[in-house]
Amino acid sequence: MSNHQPIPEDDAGQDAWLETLIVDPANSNNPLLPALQLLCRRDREHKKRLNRLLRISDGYYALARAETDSLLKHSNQQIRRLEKISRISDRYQQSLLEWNEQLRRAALRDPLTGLANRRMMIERIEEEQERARRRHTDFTLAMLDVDYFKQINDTYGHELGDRVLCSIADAINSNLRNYDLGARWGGEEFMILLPHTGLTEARDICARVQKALAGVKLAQTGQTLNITASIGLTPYRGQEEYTQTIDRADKALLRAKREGRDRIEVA
Ligand SMILES: Nc1nc2c(ncn2[C@@H]2O[C@H](COP(=O)(O)OP(=O)(O)OP(=O)(O)O)[C@@H](O)[C@H]2O)c(=O)[nH]1
Repeated sequence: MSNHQPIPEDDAGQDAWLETLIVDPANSNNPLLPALQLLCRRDREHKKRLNRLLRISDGYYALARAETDSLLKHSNQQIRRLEKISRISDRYQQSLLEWNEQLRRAALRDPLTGLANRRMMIERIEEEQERARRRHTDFTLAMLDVDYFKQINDTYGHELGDRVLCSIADAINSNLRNYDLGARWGGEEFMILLPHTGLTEARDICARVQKALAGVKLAQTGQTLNITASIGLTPYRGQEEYTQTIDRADKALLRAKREGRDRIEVA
């Protein structure tokens, strides 16, 4: 074959060069011409097949990429949604805890005076009884009833009577030690639990409370009401049931009333 040009380096140039060789009349009788034509045809078909494969593989790649992107987007959305749900659930649980705590406190407090109520007092007495039985500690109960409270209601009205009851509760509470407990037992009757306390000390504490009550004033006018209270005092004894201790305190209180009020009776 005759073509004295240098062979081009790029694909397109080489194709054009081969085409020139094939169509060149000078090569028409060259015995290698059909072989060259055959090789060129095969080469074109191979290139076509290769291009098609490349296009298909590009398509797959783009599809896989799109799917990965969409999965990633979806999973990010899910994560954000879960984070939001978990934040809401944390807040909800916190509210539930707070509501529970408020309910628990409300169930154990007297709504008028804010003092412990009878239920809370009984729970604490039961605990003290347990301690007394296991560790041989002592505790004392005082039952306190305001004297002639009906007169306060009759004189100032029930609403002011309520406020006086609150002041009485404050006076009791502020004269107890941290580990004592004062509770509204009902009406104008209060119970005081004095853990680790013998009779002499308990009597002193009760006398202090009586003194504080004498100073309770009517909030509106500042007038001192000279409130007095009768108190029944009794220690927990040995292995007895706490209800027996309460009964004894109650009986001592009745005696204090009978004996003229404004006094402490010990059983
Ligand atoms: N304002 C008010 N009064 C109450 C409350 N609970 C009980 N009382 C009143 O307390 C008074 C108790 O009267 P009594 O049982 O006769 O006793 P008292 O007048 O205190 O006389 P003695 O206990 O015998 O010294 C009644 O008038 C009740 O209405 C309350 O929650 N608020």
